[in-house]
Amino acid sequence: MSRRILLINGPNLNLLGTREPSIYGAETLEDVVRVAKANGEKLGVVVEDYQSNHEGGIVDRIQQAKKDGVKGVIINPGAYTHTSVAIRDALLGTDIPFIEVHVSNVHAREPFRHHSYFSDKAVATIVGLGVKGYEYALDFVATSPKFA
Ligand SMILES: O=C1C[C@@](O)(C(=O)O)C[C@@H](O)[C@@H]1O
Repeated sequence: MSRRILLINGPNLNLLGTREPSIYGAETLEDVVRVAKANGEKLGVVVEDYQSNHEGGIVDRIQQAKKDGVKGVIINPGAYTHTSVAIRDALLGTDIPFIEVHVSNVHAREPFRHHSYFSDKAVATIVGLGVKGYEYALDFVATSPKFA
């Protein structure tokens, strides 16, 4: 059976493409998801996607992923990166390994973006590579035994 992978994007990432393009680029979230699903097919995995502007929705979706047998999560928690114990606890509580992705280089930005509630528990973090970061993450999650 194909490995199931869940791509999660947090608040305001639905605005990719129009939101501060000098920081986040011109690609839309629809572009990101389309590429992820197409690459998933090539890699022989099933990519599911979820975007929400609501913390509880993301917690619920992670809990559902556990029930569904999802093997890995690629998550850009958006601003919840810097605030959310609840989403961190959902990932730890379900024990689904995950990669944290940020489109921008958060470490080169405001100090409040330097701390993440996820990085110390992530298998890896990818920052500052634009939306390509999602592709690199998928490539790894689809092929690494850490996510089998
Ligand atoms: O919403 C976002 C996007 C972001 O996660 C990124 O992808 O670079 C960085 C966060 O600090 C910010 O709140």
